[in-house]
Amino acid sequence: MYRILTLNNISIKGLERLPRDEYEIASEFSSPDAILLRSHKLSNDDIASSVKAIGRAGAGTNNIPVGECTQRGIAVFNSPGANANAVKELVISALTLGSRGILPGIAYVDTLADMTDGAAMSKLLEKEKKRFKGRELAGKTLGIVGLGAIGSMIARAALDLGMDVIGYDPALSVDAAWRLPSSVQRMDNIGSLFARADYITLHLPVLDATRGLVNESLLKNCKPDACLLNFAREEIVDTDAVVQALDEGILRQFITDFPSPALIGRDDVILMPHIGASTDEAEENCAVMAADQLRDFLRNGNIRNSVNFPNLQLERSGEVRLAITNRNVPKILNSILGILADAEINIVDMLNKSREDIAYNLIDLGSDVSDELITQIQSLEGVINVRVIA
Ligand SMILES: NC(=O)c1ccc[n+]([C@@H]2O[C@H](COP(=O)([O-])OP(=O)(O)OC[C@H]3O[C@@H](n4cnc5c(N)ncnc54)[C@H](O)[C@@H]3O)[C@@H](O)[C@H]2O)c1
Ligand SMILES: O=C(O)CC[C@@H](O)C(=O)O
Repeated sequence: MYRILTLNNISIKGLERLPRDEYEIASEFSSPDAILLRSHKLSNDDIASSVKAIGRAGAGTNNIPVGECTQRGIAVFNSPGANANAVKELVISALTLGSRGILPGIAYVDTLADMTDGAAMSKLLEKEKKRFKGRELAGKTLGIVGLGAIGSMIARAALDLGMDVIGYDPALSVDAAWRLPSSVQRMDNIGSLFARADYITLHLPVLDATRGLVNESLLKNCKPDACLLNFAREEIVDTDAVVQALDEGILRQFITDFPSPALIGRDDVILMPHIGASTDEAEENCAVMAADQLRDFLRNGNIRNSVNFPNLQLERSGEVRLAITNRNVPKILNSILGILADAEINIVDMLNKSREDIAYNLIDLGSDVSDELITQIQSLEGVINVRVIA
């Protein structure tokens, strides 16, 4: 029986992928095998020594101490693309909110609750509506920073709205490049994107290299009247610099899914409570993907969509499978294979892959192994953990 600790509300559709005869699921456990979470902020000390894997039902993994997990041999998974459509739809709404007098117009109509004369109300509205005039998105330039799952979907939708789309992504994967419409113009640097765009939208992860990326010197490049959207992460934007840019009229508007006290109550800011992925569909997609990945890892040792382990899958064969994580240094695999050979255990199939500091091995054996042999492998210098999967 595997024990799964949930640290946020996880969609029932996802939890149903973990059958109760094999998985015990609870929001409190002293020694779970795996953790399933959304935005819960996890510290290294919160992760019990029994934990083998963490599944993030969502894209961003900045709430998980990924580096420490890697050192401890804990595989961290996310759900790439599973909530991208939800974010895309909200960003398109935000672009419209940022270009038309929708929110002030609605707020104004709400002030007329005491009027009883319909004809007088219509007359007043026709007179006042000029205060809520906006501009159209068609023909304007949208700059997208980060052209992954979300960025590429937004690019397509914005092109359909008649916008010109430019993008910046220094780490674009080959798959993401294939997904990108050919009419998106790729910029060589982020400064050029800020200088050309009427609307700038951020869809990149928060990393050491991207924390505070949108700062005073970058914002100085903006076209007058530009509108900045942040549906990625709060830490990517220097809030003080944004407030200054708004105060100085460098930015016309800031729309974000990550409110902070300095932004509340401003007419030139639209704040949303981190609802980019808050749809039934996105929550289900993320939970199902995260649960399926955890299940395949716990049952078979296979790795799909890990952010710190090499991705690898191997069809099951043989009697038992060993899943071994080790430091990515020479000769460890030779030593493991030597121990198995000395014990005259036949290897039916195996796969080995490394990623940065660690390597991961799946080894299917023709016969069962003794606890002593596992202890022997576990005590090899550089071996982080060994799992025997029946
Ligand atoms: N508001 C929300 O609820 C919500 C929902 C989903 C995702 N997000 C955030 O959006 C981010 C992007 O999500 P995604 O699903 O598109 O992820 P993704 O991994 O598919 O795409 C991210 C892209 O950013 C690029 N990138 C990395 N560093 C960059 C840099 N310095 N400049 C420009 N681009 C860079 C990557 O190469 C990649 O193509 C997530 O990491 C998460 O933080 C927020
Ligand atoms: O789980 C959520 O509601 C938000 C998830 C989102 O921020 C993500 O990074 O995928």
